[in-house]
Amino acid sequence: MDDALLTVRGITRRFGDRTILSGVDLDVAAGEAVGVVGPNGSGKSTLLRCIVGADEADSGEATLAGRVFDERLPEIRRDLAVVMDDIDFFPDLSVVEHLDLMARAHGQPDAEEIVNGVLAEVGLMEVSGQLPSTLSSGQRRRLALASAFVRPRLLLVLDEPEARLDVDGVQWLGTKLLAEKAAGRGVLLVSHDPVLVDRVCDRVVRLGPDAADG
Ligand SMILES: Nc1ncnc2c1ncn2[C@@H]1O[C@H](COP(=O)(O)OP(=O)(O)OP(=O)(O)O)[C@@H](O)[C@H]1O
Repeated sequence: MDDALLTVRGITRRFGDRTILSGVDLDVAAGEAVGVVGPNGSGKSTLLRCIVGADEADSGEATLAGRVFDERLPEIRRDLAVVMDDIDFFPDLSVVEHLDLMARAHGQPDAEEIVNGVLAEVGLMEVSGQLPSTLSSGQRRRLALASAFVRPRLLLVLDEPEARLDVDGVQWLGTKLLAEKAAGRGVLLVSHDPVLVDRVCDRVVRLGPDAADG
């Protein structure tokens, strides 16, 4: 694909004698969303971790705009926003301070305006002065998502972003991901929510026993 933003070729990952991923290929173009679906334990999170460089594949490669993909590299981090389950927050920074830090550290112009906009959108304005430990689990999920949406990005990689969101939150997330596509960004979405996947994704990669591209 000429305009592929993310290119994944032949990712294989074994744990001991178990092969979790066997030669997975996928592409995400600018303005496109690709879903990754499959049952629990089928390797979806492992695939995302191998792609972003948080785990090391036994073989295969991922590139972002032609550069080998590894979120430890500054030139990759500049273009990549990742939302996974294991996000930690600084215990002594409030919601708004987190978002402000994230936006400024990633060189976002107009950080204050963007942070205020995302805070309102994501429904965290009322708790913007609170510490992460005082948030509900759904609010912490919203903060993790907001952290991705305040920073510059070419590609969003999301692992079950709908987890712990209420119905309105999932609706908002879908609208936001459609807007990402409209802005020319790529989205790689692992999800167990078929309605969200159907609404947002142009293509779906299936992992697990019934694996086949859909
Ligand atoms: N570090 C590890 N060491 C050993 N096995 C692992 C490791 N990480 C993942 N696995 C195994 O790899 C398989 C795939 O796990 P993974 O978390 O990628 O699944 P998943 O498709 O994301 O599942 P879920 O839908 O439950 O989130 C599981 O059987 C898991 O036990």
